[in-house]
Amino acid sequence: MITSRRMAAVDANAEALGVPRKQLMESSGNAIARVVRGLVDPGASVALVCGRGNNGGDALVAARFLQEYETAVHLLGRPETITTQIARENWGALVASELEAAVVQDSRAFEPGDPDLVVDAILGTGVTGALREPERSVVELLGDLEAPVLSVDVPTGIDPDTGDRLGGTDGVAIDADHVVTFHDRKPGLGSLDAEVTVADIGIPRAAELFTGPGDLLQLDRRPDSHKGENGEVLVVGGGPYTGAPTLAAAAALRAGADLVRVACPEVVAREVQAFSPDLIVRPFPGETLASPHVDRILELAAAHDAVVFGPGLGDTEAALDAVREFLEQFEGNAVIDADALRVVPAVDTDATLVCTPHQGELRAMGGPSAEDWESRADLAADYAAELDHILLVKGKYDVVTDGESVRVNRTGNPGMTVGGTGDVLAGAVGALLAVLPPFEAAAVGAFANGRAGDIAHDDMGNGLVATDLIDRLPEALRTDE
Ligand SMILES: NC(=O)C1=CN([C@@H]2O[C@H](COP(=O)(O)OP(=O)(O)OC[C@H]3O[C@@H](n4cnc5c(N)ncnc54)[C@H](O)[C@@H]3O)[C@@H](O)[C@H]2O)[C@H](O)CC1
Ligand SMILES: [K+]
Repeated sequence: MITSRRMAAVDANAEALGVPRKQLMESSGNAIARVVRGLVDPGASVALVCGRGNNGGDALVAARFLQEYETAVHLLGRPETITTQIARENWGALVASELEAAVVQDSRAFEPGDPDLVVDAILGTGVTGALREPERSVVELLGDLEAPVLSVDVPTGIDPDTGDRLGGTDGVAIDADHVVTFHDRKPGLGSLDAEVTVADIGIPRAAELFTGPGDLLQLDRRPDSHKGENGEVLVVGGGPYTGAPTLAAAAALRAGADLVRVACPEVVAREVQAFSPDLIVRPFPGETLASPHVDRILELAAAHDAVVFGPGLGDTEAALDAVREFLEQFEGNAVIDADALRVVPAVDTDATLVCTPHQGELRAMGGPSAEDWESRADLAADYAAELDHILLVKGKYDVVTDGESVRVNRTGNPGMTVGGTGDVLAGAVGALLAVLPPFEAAAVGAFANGRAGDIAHDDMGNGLVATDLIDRLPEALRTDE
């Protein structure tokens, strides 16, 4: 099962792997034609009703594969208003090939005749809200025809993710007899009374398994968002080390958080503040985190969208006891890194945790290890299920798993073995955890951190340092390439 949002991400990842969308559209069109051939015999009349997006584009391709039929393409709108380049090119190919194609600017001009089969390629996963005109009226007119309907990807008028009729009780939708859906079943198809064919369109498994630029698409911000809405992050750490919490906090800011506060011992707080005026410090007395501070930390944590717990905390008994007490009472979202990790397996918590161990830290938690990444991914998934938390196991191939799904990240390079890159990752994941579901936050964080490292490596080679990554996080997170 795949949501529209994830489908768009996988699509973009396939493109980045060298399988362009136009090629996928060709496969989609071919798949539609295959299903048509199973439904009606050559010579039958097939009305292909096409919207102006890629759903319509799929059927424009199908027309080329169905030349042994009496096809008639009906484009809903002027050709100049086709929304994508690839669909427009396929329209051009139809016209140049002199295949029958009509432009329907107004539903009154829609003359489907009496076809043996209707192909509904009006709207697919790109639909938003109730149907507008002329789509709405055309859908109503199609409801009056006798012919069976084959919907492309999803019946027009149905929410692909929920199966609900768009526009509520006033909404209109195609009552499909058959659906040919691409790559994987859409959740909204489950509740329909239609025969569903899932067509493989050649999207490599890697486009789904490996993180890619498509994973960043979910970060697109609402243009009207205001301060605080894009995440407030609390970093809890420091003690024996001051650099670690500073790096994590600075990374969280560069990964898009609106406000980042650092709760750390007083002595550390001065240095954190000296490093950057962008950071807000919330010092606690003493030289290390300890039980008496836990109430205050809980209170602070409750006022943030995500917490990054662990950078530079050290492994004193006092600090680890405090981590345990915090987790027993905390119910929010947290990234757990470094020494704090070892507390996780034995603690009973209602919090949602993203744990970011490298393989050594994973073993120290009592977790599994394996040589090759594929076995490591399987074992990590089992262990995440046992912990009931999300794991991001760092390595050449980072493994992200919530116990059920697995995503693997391949960005990054050997220059990143330098100290502090783990703190940058924890901070970046913290910022993303404030705005994304935890599994996605871990996957996107791993991708962006490695990509920032790759950009830094282009400039610095193996001389790159952790702060170089922080500077490059914004570029690594950009979607507008
Ligand atoms: N990887 C794949 O699965 C592939 C799928 N393909 C097909 O592409 C569509 C999705 O295409 P997209 O262009 O993103 O969107 P649509 O065609 O569904 O619609 C966009 C189009 O419709 C307009 N619009 C949106 N909402 C409404 C509305 N409520 N009323 C009227 N008009 C609306 C919008 O303005 C756009 O113009 C997917 O389903 C597959 O069929 C690709 O072929 C490649 C790979
Ligand atoms: K459709």
